[in-house]
Amino acid sequence: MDGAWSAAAVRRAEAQLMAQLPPGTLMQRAAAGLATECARILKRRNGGVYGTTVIVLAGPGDNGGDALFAAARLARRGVRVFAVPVMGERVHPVAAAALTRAGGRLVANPPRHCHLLLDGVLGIGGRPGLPGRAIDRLAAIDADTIVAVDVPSGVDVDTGAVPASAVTADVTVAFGSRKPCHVLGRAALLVGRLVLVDIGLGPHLDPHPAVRVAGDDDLAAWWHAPGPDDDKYTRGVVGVAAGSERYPGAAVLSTSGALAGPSGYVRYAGTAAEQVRRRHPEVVCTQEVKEAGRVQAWLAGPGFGTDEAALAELRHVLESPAPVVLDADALTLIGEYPSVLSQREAPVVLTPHDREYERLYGSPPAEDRGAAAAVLAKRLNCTVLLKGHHTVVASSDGEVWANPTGRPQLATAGSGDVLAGFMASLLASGMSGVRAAVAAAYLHGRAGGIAGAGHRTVTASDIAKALPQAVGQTLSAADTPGKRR
Ligand SMILES: NC(=O)C1=CN([C@@H]2O[C@H](COP(=O)(O)OP(=O)(O)OC[C@H]3O[C@@H](n4cnc5c(N)ncnc54)[C@H](OP(=O)(O)O)[C@@H]3O)[C@@H](O)[C@H]2O)[C@@H](O)CC1
Ligand SMILES: Nc1ncnc2c1ncn2[C@@H]1O[C@H](COP(=O)(O)OP(=O)(O)O)[C@@H](O)[C@H]1O
Ligand SMILES: [K+]
Repeated sequence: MDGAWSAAAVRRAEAQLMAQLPPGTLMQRAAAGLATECARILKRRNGGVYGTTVIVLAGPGDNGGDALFAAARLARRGVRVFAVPVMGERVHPVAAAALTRAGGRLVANPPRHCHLLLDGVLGIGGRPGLPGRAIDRLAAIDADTIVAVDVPSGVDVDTGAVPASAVTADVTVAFGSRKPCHVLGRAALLVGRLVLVDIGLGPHLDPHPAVRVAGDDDLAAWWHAPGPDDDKYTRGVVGVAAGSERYPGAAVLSTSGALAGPSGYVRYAGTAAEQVRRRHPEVVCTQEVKEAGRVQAWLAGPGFGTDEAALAELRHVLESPAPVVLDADALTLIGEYPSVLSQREAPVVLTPHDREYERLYGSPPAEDRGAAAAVLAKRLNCTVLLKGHHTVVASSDGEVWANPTGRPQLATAGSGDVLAGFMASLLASGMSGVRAAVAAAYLHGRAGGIAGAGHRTVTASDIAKALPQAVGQTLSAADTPGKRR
């Protein structure tokens, strides 16, 4: 598991590490990594480093210091460097002196065009928003590539909110660890490609990051691969209560998602049985939840309707002792009748998008999406998967995960039905609610990437078809592909 650490946690780790090193060592490590990445970009785009132009927007703190030291390294390789102080004349004095010694210039009016612009305005000491001069300069300079130093300046580092103006980077070179703004909220959209520079902070970071980020190895460790003694029941039976006469497609798509998961048996209960049977002969269909028999996890809600009959079916699902995923219309029903959740002891995962969140919580999610998911999870004592370009998962005890695999192609009708069905299958196979939500978002995102490779357009059915390959790629990439049950 990887993660993102708050500015305060990074500073604590930095203090421990600095106590063991000569002064300035960490800044030189950061600057060296930054200069290397900039040189790589300049070479790729211009065939070489010598003779290119770099402009530095330099703030008053160490973030500006990193940028100026890196620029000094580039100036020594023949880059024309212009550094612009953006907070009065305040710049890191030692770094500014190093830059001028290397042949770079501190100027008020830089050229209009540059090959690379280094955003060293604000780092983890920054409050959200940009100083006026930085905004003016950004608007006036035409840069081929914008590289943010540590974080895109102007974002809220700890939450990923962007309440005021901020830099939009092509590449962000982060030091020591990710910060929440790299993986959450609107800030994550301003990061561009993220490059992590190791400055030796790892062993000093708190073992519990502010935001967790899953990787292939986590997925493989959580995955239940079938063993020789398994049968279709022991692999977990998943029940899908979805679809209606009006929306039979939701039933088909959510069962498609369920079939792509690790459970051994998919049951469907609802009025779209005929359509499901036709499309998926392997699904066992009944008209009602009560007739469906035992399952190890339920999904309820996609295309379900919100009438009396749907509410009655939802109550039957919630009476079951199995874990449950509630999506779409089930979330609307929970918003209207919150008491139906109150007797529930087995795990529940809720999968709202922003409008569904508002129905459940009473107001739209805050810009701090990690906190938004966590407060709802705590209030309803459930796991919450808050959908979006960077989907967030929160447990009722405040653990927050950010999904690294999302992509806009996933925003297609029925995509959420596939996600929910797949998640229910993970739950039925024995994964915890949080892991099932994290793993489903991860593999759903990856399936979207496979389905949309080569700029292909993507439908929800394409995502469902790509899920088995997403599973295969993920488990094959990890050291140990799945544990035996
Ligand atoms: N931690 C590590 O391991 C390492 C960290 N390193 C680097 O240090 C960076 C952090 O540096 P930092 O602490 O000096 O803070 P930084 O972000 O440069 O700015 C603070 C200054 O900006 C000002 N200011 C703030 N907000 C503002 C606003 N909205 N608009 C205008 N001004 C604003 C603020 O003013 P004040 O609060 O005093 O009013 C203060 O003067 C970090 O991101 C990384 O690049 C690496 O070198 C090595 C290892
Ligand atoms: N801009 C976006 N970028 C990336 N993923 C997105 C974006 N918008 C939506 N998604 C993802 O697409 C899926 C849409 O789900 P949902 O809104 O429930 O669709 P539906 O109800 O049509 O099935 C979710 O997994 C969500 O995280
Ligand atoms: K920055």
